[in-house]
Amino acid sequence: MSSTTPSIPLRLGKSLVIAIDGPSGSGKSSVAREVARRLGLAYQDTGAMYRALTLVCLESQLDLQNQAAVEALAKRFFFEQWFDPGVGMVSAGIDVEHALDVTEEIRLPRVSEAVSAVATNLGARTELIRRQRAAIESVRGRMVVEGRDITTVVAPQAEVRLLLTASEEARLARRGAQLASSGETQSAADVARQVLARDAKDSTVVEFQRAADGVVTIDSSDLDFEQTVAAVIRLVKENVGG
Ligand SMILES: Nc1ncnc2c1ncn2[C@@H]1O[C@H](COP(=O)(O)OP(=O)(O)O)[C@@H](O)[C@H]1O
Ligand SMILES: Nc1ccn([C@H]2C[C@H](O)[C@@H](COP(=O)(O)OP(=O)(O)O)O2)c(=O)n1
Repeated sequence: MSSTTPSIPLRLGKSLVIAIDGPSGSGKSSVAREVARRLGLAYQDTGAMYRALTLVCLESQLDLQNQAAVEALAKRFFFEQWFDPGVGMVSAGIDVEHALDVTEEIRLPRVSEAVSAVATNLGARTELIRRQRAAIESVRGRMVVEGRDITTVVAPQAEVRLLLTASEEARLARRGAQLASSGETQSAADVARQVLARDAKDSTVVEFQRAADGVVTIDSSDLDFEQTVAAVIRLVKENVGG
């Protein structure tokens, strides 16, 4: 079987939302993308939306502590994400005329440093959650969606709900290796400080360290990437058959 062939027969047309939450570096984005690719589903990275809004705020020199201004920008900024898991492109701007490809820029440390200020803005969250739900509807619920509040807030009715965790040590090692391979020169201490501070701040508005009722936990600390993808696909099969 080629790696692009869906590994389970999916009932075409039937909703299959796979909701994945977890802390930074647990493997959400990469695992969710690969699961979507193998199952022939769309993929939504909700963190990219928080990151893109943060980038647009920074580019507009908007004070991130100005809650009302950030919320207002959340309502009108342009954001587009390619749901094909093989593409992973994100475009954003203050409006459609100023939209640019921001796929790489939203991963820069200056955005990672600032994003929690946007993620803890409850007015902005309400608007981004609305857009995320609309995105799920736009593909008739055939999507893998990952973030921090997908299993609990964005799509609590998802057919498959999972919390992907990993030890702090594993998460920091993965994030460090990922940044190094993309040419970033942040020290291990800086990476650790940034990731842990961000998770602590984000935890004040969303619970993503403990699984809610009905949410299955997969701990990937001792699993490699392939084993983690296989564990998620097994869970999907158990939940929806195939
Ligand atoms: N189970 C795993 N074992 C080893 N490395 C992994 C695993 N899952 C993900 N990774 C790698 O760890 C890094 C961080 O993963 P990512 O998907 O960006 O995490 P998150 O979206 O939760 O922050 C990536 O380079 C990814 O390829
Ligand atoms: N559904 C979501 C998704 C992300 N966030 C916040 C939490 C993070 O600090 C930022 C960026 O998320 P992202 O998933 O890109 O972060 P990591 O790749 O896990 O480091 O957005 C959120 O509050 N709710």
